[in-house]
Amino acid sequence: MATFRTLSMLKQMSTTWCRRKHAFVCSSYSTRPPKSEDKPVDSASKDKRSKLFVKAKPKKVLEIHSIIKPSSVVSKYRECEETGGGELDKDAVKMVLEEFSRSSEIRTLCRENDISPDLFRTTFQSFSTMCLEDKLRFDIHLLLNILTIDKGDVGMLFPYYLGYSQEMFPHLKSMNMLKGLTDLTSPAQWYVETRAKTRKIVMHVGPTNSGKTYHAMKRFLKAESATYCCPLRLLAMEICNSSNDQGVPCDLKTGELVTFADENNQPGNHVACTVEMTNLKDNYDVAVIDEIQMIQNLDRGWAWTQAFLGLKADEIHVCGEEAAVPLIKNLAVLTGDTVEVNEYTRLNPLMYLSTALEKYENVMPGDCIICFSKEVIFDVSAELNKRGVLTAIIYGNLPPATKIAQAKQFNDPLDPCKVLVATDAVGLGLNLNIRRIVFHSLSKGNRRWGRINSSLVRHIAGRAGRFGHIYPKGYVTTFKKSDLYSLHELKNEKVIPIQSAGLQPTPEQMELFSNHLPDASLKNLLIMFEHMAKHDKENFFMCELNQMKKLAELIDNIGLPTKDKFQYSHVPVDTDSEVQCDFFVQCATKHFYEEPISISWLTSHLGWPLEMPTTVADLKDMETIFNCLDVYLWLSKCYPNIYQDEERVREIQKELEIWIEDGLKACLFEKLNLAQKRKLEMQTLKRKISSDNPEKQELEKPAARSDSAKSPKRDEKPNDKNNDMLDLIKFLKKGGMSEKRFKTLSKQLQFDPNFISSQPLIGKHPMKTRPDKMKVLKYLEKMEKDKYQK
Ligand SMILES: Nc1ncnc2c1ncn2[C@@H]1O[C@H](COP(=O)(O)OP(=O)(O)OP(=O)(O)O)[C@@H](O)[C@H]1O
Repeated sequence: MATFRTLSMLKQMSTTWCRRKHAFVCSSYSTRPPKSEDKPVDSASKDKRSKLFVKAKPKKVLEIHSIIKPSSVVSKYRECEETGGGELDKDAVKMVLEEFSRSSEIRTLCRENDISPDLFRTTFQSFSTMCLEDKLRFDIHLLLNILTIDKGDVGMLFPYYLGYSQEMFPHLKSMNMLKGLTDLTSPAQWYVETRAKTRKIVMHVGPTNSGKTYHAMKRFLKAESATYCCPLRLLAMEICNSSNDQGVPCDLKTGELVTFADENNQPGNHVACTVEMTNLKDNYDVAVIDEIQMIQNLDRGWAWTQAFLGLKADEIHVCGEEAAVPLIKNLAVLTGDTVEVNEYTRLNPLMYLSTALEKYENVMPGDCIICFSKEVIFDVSAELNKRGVLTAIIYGNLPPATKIAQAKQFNDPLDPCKVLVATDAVGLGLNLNIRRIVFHSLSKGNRRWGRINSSLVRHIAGRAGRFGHIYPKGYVTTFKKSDLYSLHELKNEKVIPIQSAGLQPTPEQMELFSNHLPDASLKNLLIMFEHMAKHDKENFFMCELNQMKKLAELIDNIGLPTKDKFQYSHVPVDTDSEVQCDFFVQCATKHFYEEPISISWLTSHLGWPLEMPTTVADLKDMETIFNCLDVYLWLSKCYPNIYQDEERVREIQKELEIWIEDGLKACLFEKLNLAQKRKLEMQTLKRKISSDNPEKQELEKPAARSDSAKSPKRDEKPNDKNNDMLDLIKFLKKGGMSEKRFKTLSKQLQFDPNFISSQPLIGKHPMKTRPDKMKVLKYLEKMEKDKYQK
């Protein structure tokens, strides 16, 4: 069985790092958010994709002073040894102070000076203690003396109290400046050059699979210069490839990857990007903003708002749900643009069935079973595989290339894999040959997320019967009979118009804000900004900065400038993963020491070369490593001097993709008996070899035979006609296999326990020792013959 030591190595790496003589940081464990065990178990809820459908909720009010440590100011009021005015009557002073605290005039003055009742309680308590001290500064002593004897206006004490409070909480001094900086009431005016244009907004709205993007893309392809902005890198890649295929050279820009259509790596006139990467500097003839309903997304909505308000394009094509029309019209009033709305209807019919699937035996080719956790996906797949049904698998955390490979396998009419098991990650972005969507459940399995919302149901359901694909009609149902009613209820739920668009401070605003509060940590700066920000509540809401705050907390002890920390707080790290958080902290620490992060450092810490994962837990670990490499690539775009080995990291990521893809199969194999494993192994191998090899024809015949779902019978004797393995070995011995495929075969061999137990025959582990090809084949042949002769 393959061992998987990488995760523990990565965990060790952070501890070792902490112990280094000069390294500080790694307070990550103490400051980290609750560990994943404390949170709902459902891994799909952690899945980035599921967050795509989260809407804004009202926020709690928070006092700034509760997150800023008060400075010590007492000594400044005790500098004079001699009071010069004799002893103060302490009881009389107490009475003066009480009168002060009860005065409505003082309350008004406090409000005017941004001192809330809560802050007043904190500061006044400290001020009173100071006033009752023996050695008071002369001027305060004198005033208190007058107030206690002459019973003058207690308001005269206010300047002293205010000065004291401002010493205690210095942000009170620059409140006006801070208020100006957090004024987000007119975001449309942030883009001065864009506002100089009158843009034509063309909305393409309708249900899924109604041709919205298709129509917008027609303009993109015809334009002299154009940009396409969308939520997922897979979508951006698809548009980029499709544009290049249609003869319009198109670049690609995502957080981790920038590619140019031009062979000299010069930027071209067309670019497909993830929405956060939208280029607001250059002018375009046409811009397409896809999935506009995500403007209301709690975490990422700001990126759609920024793209919509800031893009310098003559025409902006906005695609998405009809629910976004009123908001976009309102925003267009603020920007002074014209709006045209094109409505579309679904191109292929979609039918919500009145019967549930109920049994795995009722699964049919073209079915896509939607599950809301990775664990359930593997269980469902294993159940289907046991019944001889091959499955493709897609979930959010898989590398894009693996998702594409799985989608391709499922879409290929010649491939025996006809059923897809996936999370809601398929709700956006992939074109799939789905005939029927089957919801395995309608809840995300925990109280926090509860039942999924109607928008998500519609998006997922809409993937069935996609126009231009093989099934002209789509169907939707549930696995459990008890969920059917809820499905129909969700389908019939009225679409609520989108109320407001997300906002987030720009890096420039945050930098200026931090200049006024040089001692505040980034996390506190973010909290303060969020708290102080004022916006037009009719049309906008403040996005949650939770992810940024979590990352800021991890690196707040590192001495990087706030500007860099702010950049780091945008890195796509899964904060539920300890390994990713630790990797992130170490990267930031090395950056602080200006130590380049090389491939050799990375690989030694990642335990390279890795072994192929064979269990779901191993697979998860490998996905985590893949995500760590994504973090590296993301940072390499901002700090190429520190993250110098971008190309090499890309190469090892490609290797990981292959292993993750193979590991997916291995995880399913784990749950099968030997005969079932062999059957599946053969089908996979043949498909891989035939897709690669010029002698494809020769292999297609046995491949066709092996499609049968039946397992080989024990008493079947081997002969060239019915033993697939012998057929294959013969072919391979003739030299019909590339080195790459031989490597794959070696990896596949791990599934045969007999093979592993006889390792001495061919050397050590097949993955590591690159065994002699003929030896392996001879060994395999012998094994096959022995097996059947028994
Ligand atoms: N007029 C058309 N001619 C040919 N193909 C079309 C046409 N309209 C749409 N299609 C194809 O139908 C499929 C669905 O179209 P498209 O992706 O534009 O729909 P959509 O409404 O944007 O869907 P979603 O909301 O799910 O992204 C695509 O494969 C697209 O190429």
